[in-house]
Amino acid sequence: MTVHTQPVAEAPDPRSFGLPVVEDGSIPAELRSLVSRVHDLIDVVANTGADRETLAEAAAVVEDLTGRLDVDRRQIGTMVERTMSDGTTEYGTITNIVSGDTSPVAPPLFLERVPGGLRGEVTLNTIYQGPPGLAHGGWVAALLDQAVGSASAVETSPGLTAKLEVNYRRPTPLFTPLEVIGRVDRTEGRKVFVSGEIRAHGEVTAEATALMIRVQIPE
Ligand SMILES: CCCCCCCCCC(=O)SCCNC(=O)CCNC(=O)[C@H](O)C(C)(C)COP(=O)(O)OP(=O)(O)OC[C@H]1O[C@@H](n2cnc3c(N)ncnc32)[C@H](O)[C@@H]1OP(=O)(O)O
Repeated sequence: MTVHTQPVAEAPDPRSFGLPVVEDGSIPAELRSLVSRVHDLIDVVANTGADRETLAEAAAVVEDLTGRLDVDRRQIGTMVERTMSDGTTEYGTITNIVSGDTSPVAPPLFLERVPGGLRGEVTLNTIYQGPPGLAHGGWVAALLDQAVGSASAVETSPGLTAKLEVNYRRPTPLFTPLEVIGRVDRTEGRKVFVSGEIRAHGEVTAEATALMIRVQIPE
């Protein structure tokens, strides 16, 4: 059961922390397409059996592209503003490794508000492999950290993870749709007690409890 001991706060605007903010709708479709293609490229490169000539050619092409794209870099800490399907405004770092719009490494996990918390679906490829065919435990923790952190940010106000405990119940498989859930259980001043879980085929593979400490909003 979700218990709110404090009223839900209006999300603070990251601009008040001096951070640049980009609206998600203003991210060019071409950049989203590039991010998605590089995501697939990472998985392919990690598994390729191409011949040496093809590998050398690909390395040169990628080196050239890296040089062409390394212009006008975003400021570290750039945030993206998105509106969830229920109208809630959410902020996250644009390169967040779990859910960042412009991170080719992100699975990506996009969370939506559901009764009792946040929910998202994600399918992991070999980028996230730990044991054979299974998700790396650190990535399982990262998904859960994101889900409970976002739940805390949306249901109360943004904070940092002070403590995260993960219980790995079953192996979390690759190439399988995963349901990721985060919720706020209770708040005590700046302390937000949260929990979440990951399910594959409806069965819990990992669950977490965490303590988030809400950041102080500048006057
Ligand atoms: C924008 C939306 C983004 C949402 C998604 C984000 C998901 C990803 C989240 C992360 O990955 S965050 C990155 C990983 N976490 C960190 O790097 C945090 C590192 N730690 C810190 O910066 C500080 O320790 C922390 C901000 C968590 C707390 O420092 P403070 O100086 O603000 O807290 P303070 O010492 O005043 O303590 C406040 C209360 O919290 C309690 N507390 C603090 N740290 C604790 C801890 N580790 N364990 C238990 N209790 C703790 C502390 O006892 C106290 O309780 P009381 O009010 O009852 O006295």
